[in-house]
Order: sequence, then structure tokens, then C-alpha cells
Amino acid sequence: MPARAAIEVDHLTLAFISREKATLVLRDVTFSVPEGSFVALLGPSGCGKSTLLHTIAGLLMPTRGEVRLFGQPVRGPSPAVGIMFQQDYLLPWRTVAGNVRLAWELRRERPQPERLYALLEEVDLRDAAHRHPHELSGGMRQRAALVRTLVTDPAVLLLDEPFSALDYTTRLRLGELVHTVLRRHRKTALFVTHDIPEAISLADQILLMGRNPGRIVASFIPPPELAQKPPLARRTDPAFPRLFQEIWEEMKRVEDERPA
Ligand SMILES: Nc1ncnc2c1ncn2[C@@H]1O[C@H](COP(=O)(O)OP(=O)(O)OP(=O)(O)O)[C@@H](O)[C@H]1O
Repeated sequence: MPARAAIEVDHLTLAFISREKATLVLRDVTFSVPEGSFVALLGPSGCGKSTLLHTIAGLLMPTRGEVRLFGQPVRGPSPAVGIMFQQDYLLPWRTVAGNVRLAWELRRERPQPERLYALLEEVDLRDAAHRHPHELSGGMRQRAALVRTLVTDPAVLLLDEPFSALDYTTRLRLGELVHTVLRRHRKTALFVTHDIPEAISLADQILLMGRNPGRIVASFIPPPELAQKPPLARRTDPAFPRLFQEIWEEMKRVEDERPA
């Protein structure tokens, strides 16, 4: 039986309206993300990827169309959604454990120390639980942010370029780790990136957006021999450069196109 849709974006149009003008940012965007899958959103700068993520998170309201989570229309922020950003937004005066506990505090829920330490263990941060953010590397900080996002058990994760501030090796390692952890916890993820290899190495499906206005222009599904491998192993599979080439051709076309 096919997986049910965790996220449905249904003919979504969004314009930012001020007293002077209306800026159409997203036009008629339609796609769905099956439960438990990892979908990457690629597209040129300014095409509306973050705006789309914020709308799915219930932080922006559609001008037309609808977003649904597990069949329910999104009317505002939901506990079913966790977000990870490029910046970790850790509070400098709190320890790693204290930052993670904040996720429960904001929801007025009782912290669960066992769950906290199990997740820290899973991302190899158990020994850093009582350190402050300034004592951590960039990769450790993002791992702490991942635990803070996961600890309240959201079904859906929205990841807005969470690795882009990291050095290359850390970025590859963290991609592998996030993929493993999200699979293990059966999370659904929508992941924004500018990086085609990153999208191919992580995703079950890759959506390419065009701009002016933002819309979905193409969708790519990695072949099974690629999709069944973990992220780093995908990069050395012969199918990898073929898919890269296919996406790159389409991306060049999107980058060069004139406003619609
Ligand atoms: N509050 C706002 N009011 C007016 N325009 C906005 C607002 N927020 C974003 N925009 C515009 O919407 C467009 C899409 O922005 P968005 O940040 O979603 O793009 P993006 O694809 O995530 O870009 P990048 O890849 O550079 O992060 C841009 O042209 C931006 O200037």
C-alpha cells in the first residue's frame, strides 16, 4: 500500500502584500511528501524555498490554495512540525542539555531526561551535555540543534539548509547522521538545499523550483540502486553522475530563464 501523504501542498499561491505593492513569490505550487520519506527542494536563490517551508510550518498563510499535514489543513504552527535552520539558534548561556530542554519548556511539557540523553547519545553528544555552545564545534552545535528539534517527537521535519554553514567534511558526515537518525525514527523530511550532490545523496525525491514566481518545474526520483544506499555510498555509485547531469541540465535552464 502506498504511504499516506504527510505533507500536501495544494495549488499554493503566496504574495507578500504591502501598501505599495504585491510581490508574487509562489504560484500554484503542488506536490506531496509521503510519510517517512525524505524530499529535497532545490532551486535558485530567491525562488521562494524558505517562504514555502514557512508556509508549510504555518508561519505564513497562503494567498490561495492550501497546505495539509496528514490530511488536516494548516492554520498555524503545529507540534507535528519541527524546523532546523542554517543557524543553530542555541542560547549561549545554556548548556547543550539546557538548550534541548527548552523545546519542552516552550510547550509547557515536562522534560524527559531519559529521552534527552538517549538522543544525545545517538548523535554522539552525550559527553558534551553539560558544555556551553561556545565550547562546541559547528557540527556539534548543529547536532545539538537536531536533538532539540527531535526531542518533542514531531512527525515532520523541515530542514532549511541546515548544513550550509559547515565545512565540507562535517557537512558530509552530518548529512549521513541526519539521514540515519531520521530513518530510524521514521520521520518525514523536507529539506532545502542549493547543492545537487547533497540532494541526490539524501533524498527519495528531488523537487526543482523555478523563480519569478516560485513554482515546481521538475521532479526527479533516484533509481532504486541509488535510493537503497546510505548517503556517502550513493556518491560513488555510477548512477550518481547520471542523475547529477540530468538535474544540472534542468537547473541551468531554470537559472537562465527569464521571469515568467
Ligand atoms: N516579508 C517579505 N516581503 C516581501 N518579499 C519577501 C518577504 N520575504 C521574502 N520575500 C521575497 O520572496 C522571495 C523568495 O524569498 P525566499 O527567502 O523564500 O527565497 P529562497 O529560495 O529561500 O532564497 P535563498 O535560496 O537565497 O535562501 C525573494 O524575492 C524575497 O525577496
